[in-house]
Amino acid sequence: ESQLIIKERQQTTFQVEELINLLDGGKEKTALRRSIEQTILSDPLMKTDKIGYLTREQKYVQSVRRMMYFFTDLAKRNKWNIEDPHCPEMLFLSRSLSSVVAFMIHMGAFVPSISSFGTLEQVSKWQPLAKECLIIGCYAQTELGHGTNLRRLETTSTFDRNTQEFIVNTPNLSSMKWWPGDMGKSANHAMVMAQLITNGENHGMQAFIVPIRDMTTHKPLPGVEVGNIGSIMSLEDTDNGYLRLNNVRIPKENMLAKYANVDRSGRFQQTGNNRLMYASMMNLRIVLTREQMIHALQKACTIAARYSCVRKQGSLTPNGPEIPIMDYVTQQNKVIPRIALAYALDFTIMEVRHRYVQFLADVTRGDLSNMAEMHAISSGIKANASERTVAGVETLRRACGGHGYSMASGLPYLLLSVTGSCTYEGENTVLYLQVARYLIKTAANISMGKSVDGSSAYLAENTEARCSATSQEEFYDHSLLDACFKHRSKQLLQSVAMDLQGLLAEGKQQMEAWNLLSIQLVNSAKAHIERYIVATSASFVRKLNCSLKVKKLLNQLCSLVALHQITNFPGDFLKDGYLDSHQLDLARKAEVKLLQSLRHNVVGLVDAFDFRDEILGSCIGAYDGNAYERLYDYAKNDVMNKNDVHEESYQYLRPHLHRG
Ligand SMILES: CC(C)(COP(=O)(O)OP(=O)(O)OC[C@H]1O[C@@H](n2cnc3c(N)ncnc32)[C@H](O)[C@@H]1OP(=O)(O)O)[C@@H](O)C(=O)NCCC(=O)NCCSC(=O)CCCC(=O)O
Ligand SMILES: Cc1cc2nc3c(=O)[nH]c(=O)nc-3n(C[C@H](O)[C@H](O)[C@H](O)COP(=O)(O)OP(=O)(O)OC[C@H]3O[C@@H](n4cnc5c(N)ncnc54)[C@H](O)[C@@H]3O)c2cc1C
Repeated sequence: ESQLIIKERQQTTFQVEELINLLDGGKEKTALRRSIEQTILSDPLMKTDKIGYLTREQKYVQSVRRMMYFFTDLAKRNKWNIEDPHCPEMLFLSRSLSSVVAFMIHMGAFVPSISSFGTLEQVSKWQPLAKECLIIGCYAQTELGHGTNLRRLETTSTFDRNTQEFIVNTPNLSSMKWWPGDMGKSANHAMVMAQLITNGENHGMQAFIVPIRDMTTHKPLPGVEVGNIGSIMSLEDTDNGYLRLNNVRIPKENMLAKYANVDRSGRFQQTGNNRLMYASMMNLRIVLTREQMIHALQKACTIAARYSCVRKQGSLTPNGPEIPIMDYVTQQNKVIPRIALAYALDFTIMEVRHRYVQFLADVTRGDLSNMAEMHAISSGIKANASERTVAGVETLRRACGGHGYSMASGLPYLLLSVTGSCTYEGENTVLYLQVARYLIKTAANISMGKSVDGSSAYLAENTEARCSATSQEEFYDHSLLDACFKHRSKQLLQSVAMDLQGLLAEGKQQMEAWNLLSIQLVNSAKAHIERYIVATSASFVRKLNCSLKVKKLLNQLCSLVALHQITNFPGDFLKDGYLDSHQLDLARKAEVKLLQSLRHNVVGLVDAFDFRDEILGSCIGAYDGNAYERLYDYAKNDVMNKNDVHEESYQYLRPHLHRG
């Protein structure tokens, strides 16, 4: 173990294990997680080859082999409850698997959407088959021509009264399903989202289970053309596919009919709120925020923080001893705010998940009153967490200098895989505009004197016109920081709501006016969600039952998240004079002081994320800090070095060389 990292750990002022337990949700949960990780990582059939050494095809094959074994054997033998996406086992699983893997869409989207859209009878028919992996499914919503605008999906499902079947068809090139994970080569069933047509009338998007491959030969069924879409930026463990359906007939029972059905005569009946067809996406947005975004940020923080403590370069005195790069304040400013953000997002998503589980219970009772707010929060958190994670991982990668550019650091892999999260499960701008839609409606309600509650209640509160801070210390106070974020959000919303009214009064159409103001609308949505993160993470910490030391530390992290945002994007806080330039200077000084006070706990804070070395997959971020030994080992084992003289040199170099 590197002496430098030992020294860092000696400086830690709190019990790392306490924080680990807190992040897992209790001591028993930590034990459960570690035992899952141990079982998975010690099983030879779950082993993966080193990232960077496999071809695209090898990655897919390895992933299918591992995950089929995992679902049909390992998880069962260990009696892990992997049925519910919010159960502890499922929450810990993605960490242990360490990359996005095959059958995540099968388990994470196909299986849950059966219960989201299916009647009890349909759920009892399809879910056991899918959970046991007796059938493999995908979630086929996006088409070549449309991903965002679901109203304009072109795949049709037309009811044939004579045969009591649906005819599912992708009538043209742009209607082909395009992108769904697990679809290209693995899935034998697809959850196809299509326009329902009965008796010549279009009733909008509904879900249909369409068998696409023969259950014995695995060959595409008649009328089905299916394949892989080709190389993508990363995430090559899965087979994102295309699917063309040429008037494929499926039984009437394959339309999932929880909220709408078609009777034998073809009469359409809506039995539930049609927004619920969209609502299933909330679940995946919340699950992915934690599993793909926050975990990626935590891993990148772990790598960059440990490496920054063992990498020495330069000195703070002329000819003095070299210092770890973590002692530079600019380095602290790259690493520590990202650690703080990783904590704040984790606390926030725990709260969001808790609210979502309550929301589901409400829905079961027929109460949809929280749907609009839940949709705004889940969309906004997904957009904000993915955007800040991608930016954060890239900052951390650059913070590791040259070695951050090597695949050996693990950082390029994290960056490439997480960048997709800004697009899938709802493109971020589009999601922010959904948040803005909710905010504009809220502003209208407030102006009509209606009461608003939940995450937007503050929009109806009176706030001070100016921030009261006169000292640096006040900028650590959560309620003062929250007031800054509330004010910014309120002010941005009021301003865009007024501009919208102005354009409408001038005679502009609603959609045109909306488009003209959409940059402001996105900014307003961001401000609302960033305030939600600042407020939710601070209140989460306030309620925690933990040691004073840990509470103090977490409070500091929450302050840092807010301060870093103010000092880096001060415009909207200064715009109407809420903060003045003197206060901004105080905030900047407060931030530097906070960075320095958190400096000696940096390694402790990332150790508390508790990622085992096998899961981190980084030569420079391993627990023992032996970065250079590992980098050398990585280079020695590179495939290009298997022979001292590369074959190509005989062919292309030697004929030209001067041979003395
Ligand atoms: C953008 C919209 C919302 C547009 O639809 P629209 O009907 O034109 O929109 P609108 O008129 O503005 O609003 C309609 C209304 O529907 C509501 N709504 C919209 N979405 C939801 C929701 N999720 N839950 C609950 N309610 C929702 C909105 O709030 C609107 O309500 P309102 O009219 O205001 O009362 C929607 O179609 C959409 O969500 N598009 C994004 C598509 C998407 O997320 N696809 C994901 C595919 S699966 C995937 O990517 C998996 C990857 C995973 C992996 O690889 O790991
Ligand atoms: C790795 C990966 C996995 C995926 N897995 C699946 C899957 O399993 N199943 C599935 O069905 N799909 C899947 N998708 C598809 C994904 O959900 C869509 O790509 C995503 O929803 C974005 O839609 P789009 O591609 O139509 O983007 P577009 O909507 O075409 O976005 C392009 C640009 O247009 C802008 N734009 C579009 N509409 C508006 C608007 N109304 N207002 C303002 N700007 C707008 C966007 O902001 C963006 O800048 C996956 C995609 C990826 C990358």
